[in-house]
Amino acid sequence: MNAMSLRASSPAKIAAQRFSFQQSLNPIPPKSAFFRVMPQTHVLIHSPFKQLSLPAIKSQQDGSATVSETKTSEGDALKVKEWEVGMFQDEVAASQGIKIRRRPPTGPPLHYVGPFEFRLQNEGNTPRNILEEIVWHKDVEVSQMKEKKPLGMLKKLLDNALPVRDFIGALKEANSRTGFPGLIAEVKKASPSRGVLREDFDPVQIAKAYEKGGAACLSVLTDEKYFQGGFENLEAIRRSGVKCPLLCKEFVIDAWQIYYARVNGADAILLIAAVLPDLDIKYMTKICKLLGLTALVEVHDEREMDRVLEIDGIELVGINNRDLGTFKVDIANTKKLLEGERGERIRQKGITVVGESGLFTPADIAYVQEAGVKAVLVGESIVKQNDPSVGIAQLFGKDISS
Ligand SMILES: O=P(O)(O)OC[C@@H](O)[C@@H](O)c1c[nH]c2ccccc12
Repeated sequence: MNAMSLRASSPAKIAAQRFSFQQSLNPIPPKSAFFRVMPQTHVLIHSPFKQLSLPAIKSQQDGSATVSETKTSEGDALKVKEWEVGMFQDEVAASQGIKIRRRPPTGPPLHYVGPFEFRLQNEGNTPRNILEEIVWHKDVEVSQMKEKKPLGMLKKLLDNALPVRDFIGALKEANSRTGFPGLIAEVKKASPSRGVLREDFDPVQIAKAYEKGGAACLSVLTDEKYFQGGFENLEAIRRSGVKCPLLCKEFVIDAWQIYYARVNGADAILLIAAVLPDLDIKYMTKICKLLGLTALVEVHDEREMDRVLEIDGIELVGINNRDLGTFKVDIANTKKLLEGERGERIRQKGITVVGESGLFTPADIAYVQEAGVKAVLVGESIVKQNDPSVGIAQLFGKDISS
């Protein structure tokens, strides 16, 4: 065949990879379902290829792609479409009240213009808040990681991945054993709002102390740039023999990251409703199910909670007391989102709710428990203690280890 391999970062290759990726996943509902659920997103997934003769793009078994030499103008068409689609994605998100834009608003997507820093100097391309900055950076980071480890490669690694453990089961078990909300203890070195929390940071040692102190599950931050975490921490903790199921704490914007979390030892993964439109949440929770992972869907306000309640199959919802845009923390947020009819719906649906962030004292734990949570996610107050297992006992006002 008269075909050539495209340069690693060329737009046609990225689009072709997306195409082969979409094609390779089973849980996508049929076209008609996309139209019913959200017509715009059908376009988002399929339109870049409509004006092209599809056989021109051939995905290879290893996840790479080749494009026929005669189709060079199609490369340009794809470039333009990618840009349009990027814009469109933000419009869909905005209609759902999502303020976070997936990419800088002007010009073609980052893939074609070089490093993030370069774009930041352009007027109009400044992120509006820290969450948006993280997401824009993540977009670049993920596309680079995907080039190094294409989905096809990750899929092969799935065969030898360690078994998934039951995340929600562990939380429920701890809840009935201790009478307190099940603890997800976070292995967190630093955050953009608090800076470095612990200088002598040994993730495996901290994980073991958490387990000893009675944590039901652990959360491991994998973002490097903003939280000084890493996938190597997740992997090391998983391989250390710690039995608590592990949550991969990431800013997921691409389903590839879910596969990557799974092959690095995660049992659960965070999906942030402030970043992901409804269809992304639906699609990603399906991929989680396919891989056996638990999705922890995080919300911060009523609108996000209501969106999530419309999506079937969500079993674990986290209420973040911290606004990821402004860093403001208020534990009354958990109570507010669990009140009245909304709380009733959550109970009827059998959703397990996690109270997240800003929990420091036994009174804080009692407050969110009273509000209806069956689990809590805690980082700062316990990771800062010399012995994090003692930190857990102080947090609950009681030794919960046995
Ligand atoms: O350290 P805290 O205040 O106990 O918070 C832990 C956890 O809730 C927080 O790290 C968190 C909640 N949602 C997130 C999303 C991304 C990064 C971090 C988070």
